[in-house]
Amino acid sequence: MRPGIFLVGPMASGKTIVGRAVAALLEAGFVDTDEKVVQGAGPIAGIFAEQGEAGFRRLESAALAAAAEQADAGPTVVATGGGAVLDPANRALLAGRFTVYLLTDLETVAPRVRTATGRPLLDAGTDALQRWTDIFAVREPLYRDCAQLTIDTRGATPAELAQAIVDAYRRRTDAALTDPALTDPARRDPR
Ligand SMILES: Nc1ncnc2c1ncn2[C@@H]1O[C@H](COP(=O)(O)OP(=O)(O)OP(=O)(O)O)[C@@H](O)[C@H]1O
Ligand SMILES: O=C(O)C1=C[C@@H](O)[C@@H](O)[C@H](O)C1
Ligand SMILES: [Mg+2]
Repeated sequence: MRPGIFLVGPMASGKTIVGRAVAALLEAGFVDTDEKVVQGAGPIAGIFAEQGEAGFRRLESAALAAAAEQADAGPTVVATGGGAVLDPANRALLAGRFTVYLLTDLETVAPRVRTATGRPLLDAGTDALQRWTDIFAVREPLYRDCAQLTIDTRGATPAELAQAIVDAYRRRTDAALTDPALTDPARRDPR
């Protein structure tokens, strides 16, 4: 069985929109961990306000674990939240699966995050762009650490990115059929 596809990357890099497009191309299921958390516990801003970021992270980790179970059982594309990689257990889960890092930069995401977006880490205070930059600097190595593939999203449409991910995924899974060792995380592509 083909393994699931997991998308990681900073806020507004396109994990949700690209993930949906990948799932449509593959006719696979789609899970967005943020959406699952919201379904269970209400809007993210409210969770942060009532339970703090730590409370949100616990719910996010549970949603990711459930998504991984679903992905291990059948074709599934999983869009994570931008901070899912902060938890070492989440990183271990992702590193053992087909995880794609959606690389982007401030110039690309600025129009998407300049105004309030429902992301509490950006919406608090005035300078969302500076906060995005500071958070990205901390997390960038973590995204790289758990991804098997990095896709540069800059200047590409969600449809183009989805096709690139599907092409890479098919190459990887076809190769794994003849060399199962390729699915071993210890033999991931150098980045
Ligand atoms: N490649 C792209 N080209 C144009 N618009 C894009 C692209 N990727 C994302 N967007 C737009 O940017 C916004 C944020 O995208 P999206 O919600 O998919 O990001 P995300 O990575 O899931 O963010 P979060 O970490 O908050 O969940 C959406 O309005 C989306 O349509
Ligand atoms: O990058 C982050 O820490 C976050 C990103 C969003 O996807 C949500 O998970 C939430 O707003 C936190
Ligand atoms: Mg999202």
